[in-house]
Amino acid sequence: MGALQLAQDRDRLFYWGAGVVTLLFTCRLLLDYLGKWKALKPIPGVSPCYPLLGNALLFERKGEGNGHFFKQIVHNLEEFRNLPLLKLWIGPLPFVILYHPDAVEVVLNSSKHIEKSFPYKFLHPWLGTGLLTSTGDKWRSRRKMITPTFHFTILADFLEVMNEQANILVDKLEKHVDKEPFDCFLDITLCALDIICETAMGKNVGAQNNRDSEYVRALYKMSDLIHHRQKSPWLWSNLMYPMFQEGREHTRSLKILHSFTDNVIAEKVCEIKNHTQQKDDFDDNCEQSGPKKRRAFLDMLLNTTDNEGKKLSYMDIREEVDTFMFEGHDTTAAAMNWVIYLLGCHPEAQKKVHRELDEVFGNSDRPVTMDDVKKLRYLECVVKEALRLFPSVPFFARTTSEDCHIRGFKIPKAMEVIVVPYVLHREPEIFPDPEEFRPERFFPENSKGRHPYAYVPFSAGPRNCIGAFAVVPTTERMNLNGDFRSLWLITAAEHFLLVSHISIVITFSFFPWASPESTLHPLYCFPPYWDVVHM
Ligand code: HEM
Repeated sequence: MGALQLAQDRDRLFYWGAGVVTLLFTCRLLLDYLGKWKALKPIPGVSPCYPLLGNALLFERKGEGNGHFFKQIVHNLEEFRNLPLLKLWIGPLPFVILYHPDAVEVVLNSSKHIEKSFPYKFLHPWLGTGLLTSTGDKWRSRRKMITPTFHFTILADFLEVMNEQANILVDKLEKHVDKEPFDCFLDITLCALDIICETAMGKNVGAQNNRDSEYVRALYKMSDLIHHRQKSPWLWSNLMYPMFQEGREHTRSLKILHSFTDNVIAEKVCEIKNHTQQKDDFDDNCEQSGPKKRRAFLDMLLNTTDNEGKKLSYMDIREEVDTFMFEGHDTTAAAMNWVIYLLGCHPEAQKKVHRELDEVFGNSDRPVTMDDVKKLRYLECVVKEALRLFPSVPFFARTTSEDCHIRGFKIPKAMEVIVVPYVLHREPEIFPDPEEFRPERFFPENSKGRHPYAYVPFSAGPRNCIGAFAVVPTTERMNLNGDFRSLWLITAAEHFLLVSHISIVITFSFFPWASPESTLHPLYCFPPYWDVVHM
């Protein structure tokens, strides 16, 4: 009897305890929510906005699909443009939206606000806390270690891969000459994938010839799942996610991706060991000769050390390889697709590109060199203008690490801030007739004196795209490193296409999706962005 009483008392105490903790926790969340509501009250917001639900209803209006908020921003650009910044509540979570150069500068230029925002945490299961998602000292040390691997001369070594893969793409495209219009999106994307696989991992996955490989499918599936999760608050809970079909697909794709990277790293380690052994034996006997071996980003990661001479651990390497596969692939694929789309829509710009290519290459179909790329100034402006109109990363986000002031409004610490280049790049005072495709905007004489944060396709400041970082000191071509791969590829692809006198096919009729009224091919890896651009 006494023991039973004791057990009942213990249970009662436990339930009381749990109740009190839950109550305290809820009160804390509520107070936190009310505090933010009050602190952000002066910032202009969007209607309708309800307590706790926030603007969530804007996202899921029947028949209008996801990404609705961004569509609203684009549709009502002028209405929002007059506002210095904008506040949006997704459920109980507030986001501050920035799209004016002065506002964007406060966040991007800061060495304090380097922490990535909450939605990036959905990348963690796949990318861990690699360069894109890490913060604080870990990010600083990694960035320092990895930056030299993006040195201009190292990038030049990758040119061979780009030429090879561009040749495969051109061979594929040539089969369509004088035939029915077709959607070239996937062909171009697979080419970008082959380039990044070989340059990042040193592995030829042959995606261009085998688009159905397990790895390629898992890669697209994963990007798709992450983008969808980021904009679906009901999928945010780690506990609930595996209960949804999507959550289970996520686990499956993750397994495929990680085991692929694991195998590649293991093979590479083995290869390096064998090579070192062979080299030792070889050096003992005679002088070294033979063709230069291509080095991949992974080779460099395996050798790089931090300030204290420490090497990266196995997990460190895996998260970086996965990060580069993710960041370096759909960004360049998007850029290339938009460049070709825009050239298709603007025959006069296409003619100029054609002329420039002829000047550099004449009738030769030799591989593209670094010197060639430097000479293609007009094409460079085309790429920049395409990235202005359709930035590959249409928005990115940070969490503020301390209170700051943006255009006269106080933004408290720990606030989620979203920068929207898609809207920023359409500021009419900086880019007159912003919807017009005008590569001339980027001629040196026309870009002089432009606000440095008015054009940020590669982000800006200390946390910009690591690709962009490498080229800035070596040329005056601001922000042009990240698109080098696409630029090379476009150069090669365009060159072969145009020199073979089939330029006419890269026109309006060549691409079924070149017409603004047509429906774009559904894309695996694109962010809600498509909803935005395709109104
Ligand atoms: C047209 C091509 C590209 C564009 C437009 C682009 C754009 C961007 C942007 C906007 C960011 C900032 C993202 C954020 O703050 O969330 C970024 C970061 C990054 N990009 Fe790129 N990128 C491109 C190509 C590449 C390539 C080819 C690679 C690697 C092979 C790469 C690797 C990275 C990495 C690692 C980061 C994170 C840097 C950090 O946080 O320190 N990007 N990129």
